[in-house]
Amino acid sequence: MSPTSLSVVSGSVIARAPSKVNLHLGVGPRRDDGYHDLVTVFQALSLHDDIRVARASDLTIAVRGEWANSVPADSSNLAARAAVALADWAGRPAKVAIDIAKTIPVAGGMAGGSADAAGALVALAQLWKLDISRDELAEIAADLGSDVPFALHGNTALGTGRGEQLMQVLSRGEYHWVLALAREGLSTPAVYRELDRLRESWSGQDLDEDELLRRPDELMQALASGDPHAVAPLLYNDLQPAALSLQPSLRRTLRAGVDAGALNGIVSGSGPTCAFLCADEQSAVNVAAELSGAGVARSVRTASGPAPGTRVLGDG
Ligand SMILES: C[C@@](CO)(OP(=O)(O)O)[C@H](O)COP(=O)(O)OP(=O)(O)OC[C@H]1O[C@@H](n2ccc(N)nc2=O)[C@H](O)[C@@H]1O
Ligand SMILES: Nc1ncnc2c1ncn2[C@@H]1O[C@H](COP(=O)(O)OP(=O)(O)O)[C@@H](O)[C@H]1O
Repeated sequence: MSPTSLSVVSGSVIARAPSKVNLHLGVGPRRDDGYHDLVTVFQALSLHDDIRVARASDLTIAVRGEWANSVPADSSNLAARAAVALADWAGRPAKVAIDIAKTIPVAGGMAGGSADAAGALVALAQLWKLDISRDELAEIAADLGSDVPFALHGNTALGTGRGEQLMQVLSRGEYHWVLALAREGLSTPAVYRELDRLRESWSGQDLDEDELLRRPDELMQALASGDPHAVAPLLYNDLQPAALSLQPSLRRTLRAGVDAGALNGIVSGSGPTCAFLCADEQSAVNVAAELSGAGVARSVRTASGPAPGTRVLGDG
């Protein structure tokens, strides 16, 4: 990664990191280490966080924006953990002030914490002028969380393993989304636990792992065609029943989005954000307006994808 002179002038660097939606999320049985193998197709969305880093005498963290009060402003913040991990890699102290402008919903299934970690990694690599490759950054990212490598990568990718092993997916055109943000978040581990519980109660028999972890070829072909009408019926999420079980009101939200004219709606990752794929930008604006009036969400946003991976915006 080559440093630019921008960061040198002011001593601070800003990185922009995208949110994500899982267009397909197949979840295997629980592994012995507590994780689940996944086959997922991520799409990065234009809804983003901006992460600014500047040299300081200590590691400090500040969070601004609508979601600031729901995020820990201490060493447990994923951006702070990313700073410590990168400083360890570089053999230097993590003396840096991190300032997060947060618009990605917290505990919303849109990988906001992962975005902040990716933002801190990219911004600090630039601030400290580190000679670190994207692959090395991705390795540090994977240790911070399963979704962090995708936040670095962006665009559209097939994720396997815990979700950290990525392969670029060919995607044509722009997809227009409406996001219904819920009033209460959902904890990712709790949603995976609920899926395990539901699966035991459903069948009592062994899960067909090959079927659960089948690559979604039809979806990938639809993405290459660039037609949202082809993509919409193929949206799939194994975690959706678990999220609905923990937050039953999401059923109403999903129905309301489709009734408002979306092509299809899905719980984003572990939820509770509901993501609605629309035919075009105008349709997304119309669906968002109608959904806002339906009173089924804390707030409603439009977003487009695929968005680029985490990147430096310039000096601050
Ligand atoms: C569900 C997904 C779908 O993309 O995203 P979100 O909806 O939370 O954003 C991801 O799997 C979340 O990834 P991330 O939030 O990075 O999870 P991690 O920090 O690695 O793990 C948190 C916890 O989630 C569970 N976990 C996570 C990933 C995975 N493949 N299997 C799991 O069982 C484990 O209980 C783990 O302790
Ligand atoms: N920078 C951060 N932004 C958001 N949440 C964070 C951050 N650092 C730590 N967290 C913690 O991680 C949890 C999951 O956050 P988040 O990534 O927003 O959700 P999800 O895993 O559903 O995508 C939050 O409840 C919060 O306590």
